[in-house]
Formats: sequence, structure tokens, C-alpha cells
Amino acid sequence: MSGRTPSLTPPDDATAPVRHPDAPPAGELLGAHYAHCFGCGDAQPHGLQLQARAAEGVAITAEFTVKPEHQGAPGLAHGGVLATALDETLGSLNWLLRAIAVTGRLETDFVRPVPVDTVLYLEAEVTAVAGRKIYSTAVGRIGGPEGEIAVRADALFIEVKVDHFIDNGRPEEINAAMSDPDQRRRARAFEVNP
Ligand SMILES: CCCCCCCCCCCCCCCC(=O)SCCNC(=O)CCNC(=O)[C@H](O)C(C)(C)COP(=O)(O)OP(=O)(O)OC[C@H]1O[C@@H](n2cnc3c(N)ncnc32)[C@H](O)[C@@H]1OP(=O)(O)O
Repeated sequence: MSGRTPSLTPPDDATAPVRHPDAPPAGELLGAHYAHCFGCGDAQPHGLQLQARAAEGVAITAEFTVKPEHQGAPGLAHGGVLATALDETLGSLNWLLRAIAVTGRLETDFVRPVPVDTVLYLEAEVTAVAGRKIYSTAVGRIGGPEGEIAVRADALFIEVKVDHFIDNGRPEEINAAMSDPDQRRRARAFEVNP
């Protein structure tokens, strides 16, 4: 996207992203990567509970309804919440690469205000990969999936090992996650199928 900083421009040796053969088919809901995730978890009543769906290529769509709990100005979504929706959508792309990755840089443009009760329709795609660096872009529309662009973002995700979370997360939550068979299966799917 225009206007991005040099660190979000893929280097000359970057390559096109490759959809992992075990990536979910286009149209399939991805589900939450962690029930307590503020972006996608269904155990977070005030979270975004964003639902992402695989699209063709290395792309996804997602929807998020702005709740009263997400206000900044009266009746309008907080910009940080909208940035979270973009971050979560962009992060979900890594499922299609079967890579565990975290946001290194996120640049967001806020184009139009987004009122409470609005559905934000998001589309995101990976544009390039260079070693551990994953470059991606997203837009969020209001008024329908083809509606006006309200927000957009470019991002750089950095691939990490599961140890990134184990070494840095609070032990209480890490231990709970590691003893949850579904969570372990999800984390391992990435490690076994890099
Ligand atoms: C039991 C548990 C199961 C868990 C199951 C999995 C769950 C899956 C959860 C996913 C969750 C997603 C949720 C939504 C997405 C978030 O919100 S993620 C949370 C927010 N992000 C973070 O917390 C990341 C914090 N930052 C860090 O930890 C470290 O800075 C990083 C990003 C890992 C990079 O550190 P590093 O590995 O030491 O890498 P480093 O060598 O510094 O950089 C590598 C390359 O990236 C470039 N780079 C790094 N940072 C930047 C930057 N900010 N700007 C530009 N370039 C950068 C470097 O220049 C370098 O480039 P080259 O020299 O290779 O050309």
C-alpha cells in the first residue's frame, strides 16, 4: 500500500507466499487460536470475537461487530480496537502458511469513523515472505463486504517458535494452555508441519 515505511517494503529477495497444502480450504472458518485471545477468543466477553475465514490464495476474510464496550468517542469505535481487529485479521493469515508468527510492525490508516453496532468487513492477504519475515496488508470496510474502506493496515509479522510463548508468557496461562489438548494440538500442528 502507498505510504508505508521502508521497513514494510519487502526486500528484493522476498518471494511470493505459498499456501500450505494442509491449509483450510477457502470458505472454512479458522476458529480461535486461543479461547482467551482478546481478538478472536470466545472466552472474552468484551473481546472482538472476530471470526476469520480462509479465502483463495494466502488470503482471508473476517468480520467483527463493534460493541458498546469498544467505544472511544461516544458511539464510535476506539481506534486501538480497530487496530486490534486489523492485527488479529493479519495474524490469522499465518494459519494458511502454517507459520507461528507475531506482529513486529503494524501501520494503520483510519479513514472513516466506525459507529457502534457496525459490522467491519475485513480482507487481508500475505504479499511476500523473506526468511522469517511475513509481509501482509488488510482493509476493513463498512456498509457491506463491498462497502467503503474505513481502515487499512500494512504489517510485518516475524516467524517464531512455540518457545517464544513458553519463555515469555505468564506461567499460569502457559501451563493451562499446555494442559489443554486442543491447544497443544494446534501449537504442534505448526511445529510438525513447518
Ligand atoms: C503454549 C502456547 C501455544 C501458542 C500457540 C500459538 C499461538 C499463536 C498466537 C499468535 C498470536 C497472534 C495475535 C495477533 C498478533 C499479535 O498481536 S502478536 C503480539 C504482539 N507482538 C509481539 O508481542 C512481538 C514482540 N516482539 C518480539 O518478540 C521480537 O521483537 C520479535 C518480533 C520476535 C523479533 O525478534 P527476533 O526473533 O529476535 O528477530 P530479529 O532478529 O530482531 O528480527 C528478525 C528480522 O525482522 C526484522 N524486524 C523485527 N522487528 C521489526 C520491526 N518492528 N520492524 C521492522 N522490522 C523488524 C529485523 O530487522 C530482522 O530483519 P533481517 O535482519 O532478517 O532482515
